[in-house]
Amino acid sequence: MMERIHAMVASAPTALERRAYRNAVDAAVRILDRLAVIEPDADTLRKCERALTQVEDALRSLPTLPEDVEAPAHAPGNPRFNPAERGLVPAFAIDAGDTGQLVGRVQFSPRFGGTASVHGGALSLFFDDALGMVANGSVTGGVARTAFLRIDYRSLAPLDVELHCRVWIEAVDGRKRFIRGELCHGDRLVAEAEGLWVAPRTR
Ligand SMILES: CCCCCCCC(=O)SCCNC(=O)CCNC(=O)[C@H](O)C(C)(C)COP(=O)(O)OP(=O)(O)OC[C@H]1O[C@@H](n2cnc3c(N)ncnc32)[C@H](O)[C@@H]1OP(=O)(O)O
Repeated sequence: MMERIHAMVASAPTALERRAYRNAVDAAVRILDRLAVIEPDADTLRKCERALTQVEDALRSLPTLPEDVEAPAHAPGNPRFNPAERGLVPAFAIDAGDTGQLVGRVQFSPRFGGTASVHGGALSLFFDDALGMVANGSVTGGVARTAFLRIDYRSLAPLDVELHCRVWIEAVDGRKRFIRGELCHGDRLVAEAEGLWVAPRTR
């Protein structure tokens, strides 16, 4: 196990490579964001597909990460374990987050939308990531997995608007970490989340 972690850390990307990786992912998600809002004709879309297929072919020729990497989740330098850097969740600006609480801002771009508002599943994805950060943070210590996640959607979440998020530890009971969170648009509550993260047995 330790050998595998060392191997992963040794091959972790440099800051420059990580920035380049992030820029490439950002370019890809900007395409998805444009495709979510435009009304192109079929000919334009076919040209678009051809150009994107060339990029895809170039990426397919590159080596992939080993399948059995068991490095800690969100390991620094490993973009594979950082959902925001992979474009899976929107980038999340953390304003405070070192004492078992997390306060931050997030903006959902058009690809996360249904019609004019954020898709419920995208909100759930976001909460799993944000609550997971606190559940796996320095206060609780160590890795824990989501056992359940409940979302209450209180009002429509607008797209392309900054939303404010707060996440906190509700209780810790042995291996169980109960985490709660809320997302607001200004003073208006958009959604609330509660979840349980369970740390693995030590023996
Ligand atoms: C790698 C880390 C990633 C960082 C954060 C990202 C989190 C993720 O998204 S992980 C992906 C989504 N989650 C998963 O895939 C998890 C799949 N499930 C599992 O692996 C297991 O069911 C797991 C780990 C949650 C619990 O399994 P296990 O350790 O065997 O728990 P178990 O011994 O049965 O139960 C422990 C306690 O939790 C409680 N519990 C477990 N699951 C639940 C649940 N769904 N609801 C309520 N209570 C539960 C049990 O009742 C028990 O309570 P008590 O100790 O009071 O009797």
